[in-house]
Amino acid sequence: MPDPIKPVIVGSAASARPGAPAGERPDADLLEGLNRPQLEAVTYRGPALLIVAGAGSGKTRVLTHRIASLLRTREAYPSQILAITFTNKAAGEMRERVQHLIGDSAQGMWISTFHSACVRILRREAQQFGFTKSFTIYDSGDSRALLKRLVKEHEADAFGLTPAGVQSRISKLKNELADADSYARQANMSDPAERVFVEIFGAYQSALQRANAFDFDDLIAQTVYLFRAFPHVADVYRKRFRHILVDEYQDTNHAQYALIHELTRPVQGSGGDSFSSGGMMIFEPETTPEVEGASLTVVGDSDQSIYAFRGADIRNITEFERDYPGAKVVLLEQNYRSTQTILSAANAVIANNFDRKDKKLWTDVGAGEAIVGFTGYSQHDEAQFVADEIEALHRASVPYSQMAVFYRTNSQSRALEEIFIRAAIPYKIMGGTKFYDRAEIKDALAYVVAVANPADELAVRRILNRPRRGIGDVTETSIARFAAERGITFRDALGHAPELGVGPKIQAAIAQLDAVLTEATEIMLPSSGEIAPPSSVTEGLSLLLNKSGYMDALRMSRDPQDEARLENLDELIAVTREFARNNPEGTILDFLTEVALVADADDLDDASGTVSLMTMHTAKGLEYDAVFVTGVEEDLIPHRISANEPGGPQEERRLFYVALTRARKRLHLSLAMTRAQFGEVSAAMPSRFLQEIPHDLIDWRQSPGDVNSRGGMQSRALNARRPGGGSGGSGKRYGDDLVPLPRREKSGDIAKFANRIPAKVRDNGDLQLAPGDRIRHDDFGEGRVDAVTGEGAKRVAHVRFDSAGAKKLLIKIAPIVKL
Ligand SMILES: Nc1ncnc2c1ncn2[C@@H]1O[C@H](COP(=O)(O)OP(=O)(O)OP(=O)(O)O)[C@@H](O)[C@H]1O
Ligand SMILES: [Mg+2]
Repeated sequence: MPDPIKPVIVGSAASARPGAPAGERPDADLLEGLNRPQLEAVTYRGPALLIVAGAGSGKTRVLTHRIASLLRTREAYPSQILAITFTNKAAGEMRERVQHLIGDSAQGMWISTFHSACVRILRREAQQFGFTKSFTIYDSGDSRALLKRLVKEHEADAFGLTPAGVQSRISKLKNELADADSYARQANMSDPAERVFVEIFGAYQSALQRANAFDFDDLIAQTVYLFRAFPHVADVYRKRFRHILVDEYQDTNHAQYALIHELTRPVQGSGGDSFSSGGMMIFEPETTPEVEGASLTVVGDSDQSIYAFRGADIRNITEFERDYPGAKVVLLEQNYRSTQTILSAANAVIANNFDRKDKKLWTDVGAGEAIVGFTGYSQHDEAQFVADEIEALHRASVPYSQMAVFYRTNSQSRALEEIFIRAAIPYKIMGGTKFYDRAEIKDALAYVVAVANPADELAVRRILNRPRRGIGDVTETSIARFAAERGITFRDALGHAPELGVGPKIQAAIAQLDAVLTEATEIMLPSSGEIAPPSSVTEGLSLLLNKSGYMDALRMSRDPQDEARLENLDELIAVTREFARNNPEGTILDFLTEVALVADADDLDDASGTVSLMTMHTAKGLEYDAVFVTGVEEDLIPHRISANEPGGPQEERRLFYVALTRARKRLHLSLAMTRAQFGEVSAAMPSRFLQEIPHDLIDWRQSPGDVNSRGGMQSRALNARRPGGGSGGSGKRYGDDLVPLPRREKSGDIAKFANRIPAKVRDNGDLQLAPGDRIRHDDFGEGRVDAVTGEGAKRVAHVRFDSAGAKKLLIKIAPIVKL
């Protein structure tokens, strides 16, 4: 540890008098403009501080100012600070803000995500427990590939186990700090499916260890394991980090909670008397620890807990006071982000969650603009509305970078993108098919990993036949067998091409791959022991891609997509150059670490002048002048899958709350009457959450009520088929295939419409119909069922109406009764 450890007297009253005349303090300028509870939170000194507060109340800002204050008053060295944020992007912002507040003396702080902090610890300590510091980080695609093989080898599909299912169970268990053995002890091992699962879990873990690799969940869980198994290692970090601060604490899972707990333990003196008494060893712990536990500050909002599906546990926040007795609790209630209108809407929605402490956010910003509501005929129509509004706002001088569009699922972005491209609106998708998820990028990185960590068999296998070298499954198996017989790695086996018992052409191909990898290794990890300069990553990567024939294969291809792939690889090479610039002492491992930890929200670039499109999950912690929340429909938000899970709808409501509270000045809520997904068009219903917003806060530009008052859904739907053929409106409608919709409120009265959104959406799911049955439809009158097709929610009745002719109706939602 390069930095000296400065003992900090925890709990000292030094400079801790909130409300003291600001002029007395060296950090006075940092306290200006804070409200009273914020000031209290920034200046409190003690072992544990919990700041609970609603969205936009300055939690993140308080953390930043608290760090700056600790540094400015010289209560802490930068190296004694560990701040945990939710994304790398948030970490970067926090670092910048601290630097802005106090200048360059912020160097040496650890401001990072849980995952990055653990990688840094593991890189230093992995050799303590059978890994090397060049370990690979498996992302979820890598884990899935490994599990696919194991599920096949164990013939586990016979027990209904799928790679995805096993993966998510293992992930949950690791988040609970369970391993294969501990799980086996409490599992029902008389159940053969459980036995196979436990076997696969064990085999998966051994494979990771053999490959010198950690999966994402391991990064945390194994660090906790490390600290518990090797207290002297943990003590190094306990002594170092005197101030630990965690943002978005409501979304920590058990493993993360345990990590923090380990880090904040006091360091016991090496003494402590043990003596023998009556044949029993008695251990007498020291009464006073050598070093007090670090001071811990956590901030969070239980109303914004949206990661239960990843094991986040709201109890971590609600039970903080129990776990850290004597903890100071500060509540913030003033919101500085949004207008009163936006806040009132958000407050009203979240009030419907029954298991929460009521807290009311207020602002003195004033009411601001009404929320704008819009109902499109289809998702294209909805997207057109969003695009029109964005253009209007842009003309009114709102920069594109201050606008964001949210949706619940990634697939919803396509319709928006199509219209944005046509309207020439610059936009950027956050998450989705990420750059680093693209096959060519993963191939290129697998080459680098094969050099950096040759024990990583998965990486070597991945590049074996990319580009095509005629190496098939049979050869791959021969290599694996040869490696096993000789007790060498798969990578090393490539150096024995002539002994593998394969044909001369394949021998040559293997030898060539071996030569390329060896040459790149000399550049990136020189055997001379010399430290390779960061530019060696660029050099090595170019060599790998060129000499392996990978680039050539793409250049020769006639597939137009391959051109895009080449561009992506060029971009990756540009990334390595940037890395070299930013990290003068960076190594190939630092590069791979950085790449492996890039999270969804991390490509955000506020300055770039583009509208940001992202899922509601990605939006956490961010803020924009104008926000569009799209697809506010049942089955999307709340999402269909969560509807039947315990606590599901409540978590979805929190997610919706997060989305609403991102908006500073303008909030738009939109939905569509029909939505095409996976090639099928189905009718959509307004989300129940819409009804929870007081009606007078929403200004409906177009509601389903308007739609009907202008001649009914059917005729509008027909008009909407032709772009530009809509009656009235903007004249830019992109209707797609519409199905008959249930009748809604005939009047255009918005409030009335809102009142009529059924609390529980109409659901004829149980209505059994058979050919020959007579039914009555609210609009079409009586008719006879000719046939019923489809299944479940997609069941369609083919009905011949007495006067309205033949129609196809979606049974689940059509306003029909059986006669
Ligand atoms: N005392 C203050 N004076 C002026 N602006 C403030 C003050 N406190 C917070 N803000 C501003 O209010 C906005 C919201 O603050 P911040 O992002 O810290 O809130 P938060 O509680 O972390 O929100 P979230 O729950 O969404 O993460 C920011 O733009 C911040 O700069
Ligand atoms: Mg925040």
